[in-house]
Amino acid sequence: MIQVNHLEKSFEGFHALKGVDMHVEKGAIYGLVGPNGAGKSTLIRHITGVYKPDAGEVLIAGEPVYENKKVKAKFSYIPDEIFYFMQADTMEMKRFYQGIYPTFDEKLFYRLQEFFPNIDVKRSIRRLSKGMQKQVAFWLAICAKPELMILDEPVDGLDPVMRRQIWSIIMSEVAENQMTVLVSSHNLRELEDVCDHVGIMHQGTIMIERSLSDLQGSVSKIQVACQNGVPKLSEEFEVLHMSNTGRVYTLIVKGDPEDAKKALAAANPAIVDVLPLTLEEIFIYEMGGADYEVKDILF
Ligand SMILES: Nc1ncnc2c1ncn2[C@@H]1O[C@H](COP(=O)(O)OP(=O)(O)OP(=O)(O)O)[C@@H](O)[C@H]1O
Repeated sequence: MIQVNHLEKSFEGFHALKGVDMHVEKGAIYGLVGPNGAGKSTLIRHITGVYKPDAGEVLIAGEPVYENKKVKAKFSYIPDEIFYFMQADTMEMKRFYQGIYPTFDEKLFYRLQEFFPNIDVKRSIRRLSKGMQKQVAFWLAICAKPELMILDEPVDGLDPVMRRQIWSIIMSEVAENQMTVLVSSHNLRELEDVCDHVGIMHQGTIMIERSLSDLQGSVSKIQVACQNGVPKLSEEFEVLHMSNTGRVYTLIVKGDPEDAKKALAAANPAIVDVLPLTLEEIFIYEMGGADYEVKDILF
């Protein structure tokens, strides 16, 4: 659905995107993560056709997006800071959306109204709270029935119940209509629950792009208890981090978790356990490997 090839962008001599390659399949929920300043918003502004690439290309459904109205009608974009017309209320914004999106589903709009009981559709949107404004943005974006939904820090400002509700509406659109979702967020716990693919961005490139299950299968946390310190692992396993509490050692190991467990078990430890790593932990250790300043914040 989205194909980004060798995308480059500089701002007044500062090289913000340094040859980004990215691939998002139709029907995927793709989480874009990365430290502050990595280039996520700049990349999203290219994918939404706001910025013109200096070099490289951004294709949506096989077509370049920049200055392409036909392609822009295929996606809804919810930015970090939402823009509404002065004084417009939700009903007026609905009519505006209907003008832009031929696919807008008015029946769905009224059906979903029960999920947004606090929104007075006749009240100027600017006079709604920030979280309510975001609810309206999601409500309208979903009813546009886009092929692709692009979300930049989407659930900031939404209460926990509303966050779950909105994700469940989005996920049912993905399941029923193969909608594709690109979501940039720092909330890795939330992304872990909803994403099936992840791109980790660092210093203007996509450093890792994989399915979440692959990512979780390639780094693991292993606890091992031994009389005489921790057994040495062969070079095929990269130990990203090691700490201990008494005789119990915790290792973060890159490489097949079961193979690493077998290798450690050969030293006859009292305990050897493989524990799953969260997306947050994977992110922190991968960034540490990329010379990002990562302090010992997990142990
Ligand atoms: N319009 C601009 N002019 C000059 N520099 C810019 C501009 N937009 C972005 N940059 C620079 O490009 C780099 C990437 O910024 P970007 O906003 O894309 O990062 P980000 O990954 O979205 O960060 P965050 O997580 O903090 O939102 C930063 O160093 C930023 O200062």
